[in-house]
Amino acid sequence: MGRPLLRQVFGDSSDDEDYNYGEGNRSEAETYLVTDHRTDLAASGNPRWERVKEISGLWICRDFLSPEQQLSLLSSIRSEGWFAESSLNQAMRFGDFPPWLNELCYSIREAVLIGDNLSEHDIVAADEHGAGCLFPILPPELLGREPLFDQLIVNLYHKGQGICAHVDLMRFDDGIAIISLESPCVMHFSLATSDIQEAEEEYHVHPVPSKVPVYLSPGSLVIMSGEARYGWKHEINRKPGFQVWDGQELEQKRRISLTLRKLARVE
Ligand SMILES: O=C(O)CCC(=O)C(=O)O
Ligand SMILES: [Fe+2]
Repeated sequence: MGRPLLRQVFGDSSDDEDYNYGEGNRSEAETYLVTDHRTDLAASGNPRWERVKEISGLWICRDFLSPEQQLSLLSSIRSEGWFAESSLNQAMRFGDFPPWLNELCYSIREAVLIGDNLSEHDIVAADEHGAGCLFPILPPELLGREPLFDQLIVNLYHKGQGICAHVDLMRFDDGIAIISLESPCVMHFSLATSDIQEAEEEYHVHPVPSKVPVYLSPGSLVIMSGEARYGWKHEINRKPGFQVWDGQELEQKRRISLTLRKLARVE
């Protein structure tokens, strides 16, 4: 893709040795990233998208940012000084994005436009039933809007901290992006309505799963639209016992996420 462009946008790597947010030296996660040997893998080819099959409108791109790009993004966040005081754990920006953030939004649009989003199953289905049954990562009217996003929330979670189950506020439009950095985690999705029968009818899923776990690796990009955005709550419970993936409890350290949204137009 995309990769050379992303590289241009984020730079190849950072020479900056001082990666603290006001709470000590470079984290283990960052040290891991610097020495990570998967760099070349992540730096080649178009980004690959996975559709979360249980939830319409929920996609994840696990190779959105290479380890170097993650470091570079962490460095941009740090240089904003948002978390300079250890008591601060959330930062918001409306509209006036710094250049690195505009570039990030550009890369998101690009990853959606040129990413590979066809599973074998979807290709077979399209052969049988026509292209109309293919799922878009973002509907064209959302992907084409200007700007794509005009609000950012950066959340900094310390060990054990997460976010309770919620549907994002209606003051935000459809089409939400979440980028994960540092500790991996599991985000759980659960139905927003308690009326299971209604949900089964509306979403044509039977039975509707009570909780759908999605593994968010560092550098991944999640896109939610439609049912995923309005019909499901999302949460991250980082208390002991809740972060289990592949039968293993994930080690929880600091995690940083960037949530990008567009304010809904007031009628
Ligand atoms: O931290 C995350 O990954 C999710 C954040 C979120 O859901 C929100 O800010 O609404
Ligand atoms: Fe949210």
